[in-house]
Amino acid sequence: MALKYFVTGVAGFIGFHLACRLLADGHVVRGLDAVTEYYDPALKEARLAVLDQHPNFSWVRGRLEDPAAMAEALDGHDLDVWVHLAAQAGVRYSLENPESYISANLVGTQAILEAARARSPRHLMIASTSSVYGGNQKVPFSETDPAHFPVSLYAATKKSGEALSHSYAHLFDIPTTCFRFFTVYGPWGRPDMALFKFVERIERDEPIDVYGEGRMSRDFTYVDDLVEGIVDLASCVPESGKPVGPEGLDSLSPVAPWRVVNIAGGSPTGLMAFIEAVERVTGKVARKNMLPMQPGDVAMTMADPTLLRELVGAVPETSLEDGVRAFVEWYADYRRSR
Ligand SMILES: O=C(O)[C@H]1O[C@H](OP(=O)(O)OP(=O)(O)OC[C@H]2O[C@@H](n3ccc(=O)[nH]c3=O)[C@H](O)[C@@H]2O)[C@H](O)[C@@H](O)[C@H]1O
Repeated sequence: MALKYFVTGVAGFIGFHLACRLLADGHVVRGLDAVTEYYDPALKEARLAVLDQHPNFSWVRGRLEDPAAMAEALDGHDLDVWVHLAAQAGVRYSLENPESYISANLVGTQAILEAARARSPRHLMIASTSSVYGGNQKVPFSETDPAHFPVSLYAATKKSGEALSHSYAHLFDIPTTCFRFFTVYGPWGRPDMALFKFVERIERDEPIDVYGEGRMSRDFTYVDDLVEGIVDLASCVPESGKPVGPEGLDSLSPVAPWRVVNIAGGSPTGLMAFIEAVERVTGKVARKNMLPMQPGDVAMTMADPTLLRELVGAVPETSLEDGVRAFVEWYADYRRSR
């Protein structure tokens, strides 16, 4: 059945891919995006130019915190499923510009929650992050593990967003899923993230910065797998008191139609192995600037994907090699078109 989706951050990396997929599936997509200058807005405009070709796509340029923009995006559209992806992203940048995390991720998320309170969507879906597991020692990271120790302001604001949404889900009966993403990568990716930075520098024969002396690992998730997870979860609307699977597995709230779900495959890759994959695909050996761990970074992420599998029957599985190749091919095309 064709649905009407509201996607915040629709000009962003993940919002763009999600919107493409939803439009291809025959849904209507209404977007909101402030097209901020955190990274080159030309990349966001290029994504929007692709989306704008689709008759079922429309969007509003504006901030979450601007009530007029929110009203313009929502009033009269009767949108079924809301996917809130707009955020100030980036772990390390949260030390440089903490205020933008407070305004986008806290004030902005609260604005979405108020809008949902007034308009009662069927399902509110909110992006969160593996960063919320912070200093946890236990791996893999399960949704039911305590996540009390964020090590960056980025993580702290994302964890707070989860908590804010729980209170609204409880008070106003808004079915809500928070999903935790794990270092998502792929074509049209973010220029502040490792893959984009590495490929850009390798192609220019510049050295790459390798943080943590290369001794870190990530549960890298290919963007199409992530989008598949979001699309599948859209129809898993949480209901109070109806957990899935064996007792203790589900993060479903005891007092609200609310749950949190990891979207990742549970197969971490070491940073040096990731760089080797980039070298194989580009056919070039990177010169490496070995640097200490950056403040705010976590040493490793690894998802427990059991709940995702229970809910939707599948978990991300695109190989790193295939995913990196798709990025490198896209990057070459994109550069040529500039
Ligand atoms: O899932 C998350 O919780 C987060 O994922 C992402 O954060 P990270 O895991 O830090 O991704 P990413 O930059 O690709 O760095 C990957 C690895 O390369 C290392 N890294 C990075 C850059 C660099 O120049 N050198 C380097 O060694 C780096 O130290 C790290 O070990 C999102 O940005 C964030 O929004 C959030 O959603």
